[in-house]
Amino acid sequence: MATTSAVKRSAPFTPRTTRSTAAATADRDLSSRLARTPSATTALLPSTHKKYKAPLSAEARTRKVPTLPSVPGSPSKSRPTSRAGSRMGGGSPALTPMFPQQDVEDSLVDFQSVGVDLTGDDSGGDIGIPFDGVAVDKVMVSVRVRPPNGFTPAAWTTPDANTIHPSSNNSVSAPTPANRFTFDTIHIVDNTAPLYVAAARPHVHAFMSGYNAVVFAYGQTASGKTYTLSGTPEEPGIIPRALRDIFAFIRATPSREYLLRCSYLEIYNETIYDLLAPGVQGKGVEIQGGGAGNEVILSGLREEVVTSLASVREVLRRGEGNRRTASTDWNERSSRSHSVFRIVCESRERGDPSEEDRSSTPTMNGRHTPGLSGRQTPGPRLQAKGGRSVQTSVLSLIDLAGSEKATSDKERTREGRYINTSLLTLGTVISTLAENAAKGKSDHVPYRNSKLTRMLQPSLAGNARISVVCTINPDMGAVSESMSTLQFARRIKGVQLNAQKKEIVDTDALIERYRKEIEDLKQRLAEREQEAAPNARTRRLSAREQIDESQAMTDLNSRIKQLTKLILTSQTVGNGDDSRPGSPVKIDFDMSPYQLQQELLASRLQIESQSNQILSLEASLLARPELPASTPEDEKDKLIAEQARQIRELESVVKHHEEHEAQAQSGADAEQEWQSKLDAERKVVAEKEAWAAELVRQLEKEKRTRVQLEDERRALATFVSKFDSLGLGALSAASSPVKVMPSPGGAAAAFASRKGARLGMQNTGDVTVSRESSPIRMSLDLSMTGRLPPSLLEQTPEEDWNILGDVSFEAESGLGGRAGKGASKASTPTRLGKENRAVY
Ligand SMILES: Nc1ncnc2c1ncn2[C@@H]1O[C@H](COP(=O)(O)OP(=O)(O)OP(=O)(O)O)[C@@H](O)[C@H]1O
Repeated sequence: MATTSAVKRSAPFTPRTTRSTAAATADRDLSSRLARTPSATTALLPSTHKKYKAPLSAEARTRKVPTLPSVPGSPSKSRPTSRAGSRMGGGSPALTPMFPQQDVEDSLVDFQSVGVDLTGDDSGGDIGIPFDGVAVDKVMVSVRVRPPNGFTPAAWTTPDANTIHPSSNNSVSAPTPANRFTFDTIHIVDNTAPLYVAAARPHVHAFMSGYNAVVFAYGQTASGKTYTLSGTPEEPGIIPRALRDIFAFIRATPSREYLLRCSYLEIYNETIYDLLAPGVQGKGVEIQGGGAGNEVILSGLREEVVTSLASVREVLRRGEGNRRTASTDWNERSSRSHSVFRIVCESRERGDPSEEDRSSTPTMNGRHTPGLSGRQTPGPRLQAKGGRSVQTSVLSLIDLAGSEKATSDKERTREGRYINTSLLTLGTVISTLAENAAKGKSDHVPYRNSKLTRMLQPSLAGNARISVVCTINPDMGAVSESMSTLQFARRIKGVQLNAQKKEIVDTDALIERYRKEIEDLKQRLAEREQEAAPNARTRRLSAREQIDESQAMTDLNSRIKQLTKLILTSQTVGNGDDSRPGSPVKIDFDMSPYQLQQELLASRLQIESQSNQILSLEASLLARPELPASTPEDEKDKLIAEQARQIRELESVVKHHEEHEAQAQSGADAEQEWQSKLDAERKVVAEKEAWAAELVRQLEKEKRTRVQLEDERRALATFVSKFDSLGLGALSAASSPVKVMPSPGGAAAAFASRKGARLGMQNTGDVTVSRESSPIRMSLDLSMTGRLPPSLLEQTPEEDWNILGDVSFEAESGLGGRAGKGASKASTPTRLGKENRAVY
């Protein structure tokens, strides 16, 4: 199936006509068969089933189970004929007899149930296709004839459900006895359900029961291999149907537990590519082993554990998206590689519930977690020493690339050569095997001549149940290719098989390792819970320790849950389809409150994520464009291609936007950082400005003081000169304790002398003005030698500084309220840092 965008070619591809038209206009024989209803086919192929019992082993090594005879059988009377009765889910009563639970061995491979559609698929009513001719030691070969293209008469006739031969109007090949082919089943209806039931379901069930199984589609290009294997959403192919059956099988087998893992690869131009890890650089996938009797190992191939139908579908979808397809002259979406979808199933019997409970889930109150009661105890044969035996089997679902002639495209021709060479090798291997089987020879089989045959070596050598669906293009122009397909089908029918069930005590099996780890973790959790119990501790834990303890228990619990989820049982697998609601979960009331809390939390998270999923699905559903069902195929393809282009564009826009956003984010971070630096700088500047303003303010204050002092000085000078001119100096001196001789102009002289002395005292320290030279006693107390902190005045330039501004006057007599006021300024620090005090 093509899932990547195909390179469109204008010619010579012709879009397929709708199937109903084709059926109506086809060759008479085919038309009558095509028109036949599925139930008519059922009637044509009487159903006869017998129960097949697969033995199990308790041996601690691989045990060879003798080759079984053909799957025999007569139809079971208990088998439901109505599809509704066989549906899974909703507690179908039909399930119990299908997988009887009383005996573990009986429940494994029960071909009584094989014909029952567990998938609930209502597309095919002929689920009763028998297995009369299906031998487990032979390859099962089915032929599917694709509906004819257009109005061309069909080249083939199918006179009964097992025979096909050229039709009478086949001008290329005459309907001779040599050209009459008989196979297990022949399918001409579009519906894949009957083909699946007949050709694949027995192999899926055998796989689930421990046998390797291979189902592959072989045929010319555009004959319908991908349609048969993968199908379409409306008509699912063998792979999706097989997946549903696998989960249905697990659900119907309560005595065992399973672990499923899958991988998806393609062989393109003789190189193996991992479709689940397409971008992984380096060595790629290599085939190792493959010697006589050895299994092949695909090293470097990614395997993903799947736990639900939804998860395995997702893996499938991802892988299909990475397949190489291209438009060829014959098929618009031709598979250019062989693709192999592999599922590995590990299974083992579930242990004795009571023992399992005791060892795994003790609770704080000493009781044990119930929930496993009622399970079967395995027979002693299965209890091998050192552990329980594990069955491992592989199911390979292979969509081969189609054989083709050289095409008009060089690259396609090159691919075609590789495809044809590997198919040729497959044919040679099959011929040699068939011949060896027929003649009892052991001729060399050239498995190693191609990657495909090398990979399939163990299966082709006999250790697998094989089913081949050969697809035929009914057109007259494809007769020779169809003939060679039918000859291949005839040859492969001759290959002898001898599939062995592999059941060993395998401690390396993933299921065993997980189970062991779960048990260890449960043990550790139980120990921690016991330690956490009240009275169990000798000391109280700190709050930090309690948090750590609780975190450790949460981690243990979630790891246990994670691992437990990987192991599938009939109870945990639900209905196999995540899209449908599961059955209500049983609450285990013996769980500790802590465990219940964890359960609750986990459930809430799950609900939340599912709600998100629903929302996004609804959004994408709404975004989907309306497309009428009648729209022709090529229109749909165009629309799909257009949509894919739009998606790619949007993705690149989103990517660009994300990158841009990341850049913008880092820019914003830098801007924020710089902004904070700028703010800090602004703060410093503001502080400095405030400081400068304060300085200015103080300076102004000092200036005002200076002006005031200047005024006072002048007033004083005037007063002194007046005083002297009035000759009052003597009077004053008389009352003074110091006798000063009055003399005209004495006060002015004294003042001038004081001024001189003041200037001179700068370096002398203490200066006392001579009492004789002035009527004013002036004392400059310069005893304070320590410097006071510099004032603004000190910082004022020398020329601005008025020498008189620093003199304090203290009126000795009543002269002066004014003088007294001046005295109040005495505390103003001087430029010299000395406190000058004048007393008069
Ligand atoms: N049984 C069928 N009923 C209806 N349509 C079919 C059927 N088989 C094939 N077709 C259609 O025929 C076309 C070619 O089919 P398909 O791609 O499956 O061929 P193929 O064998 O896988 O080719 P290739 O080898 O080139 O990949 C598809 O469009 C497919 O839908």
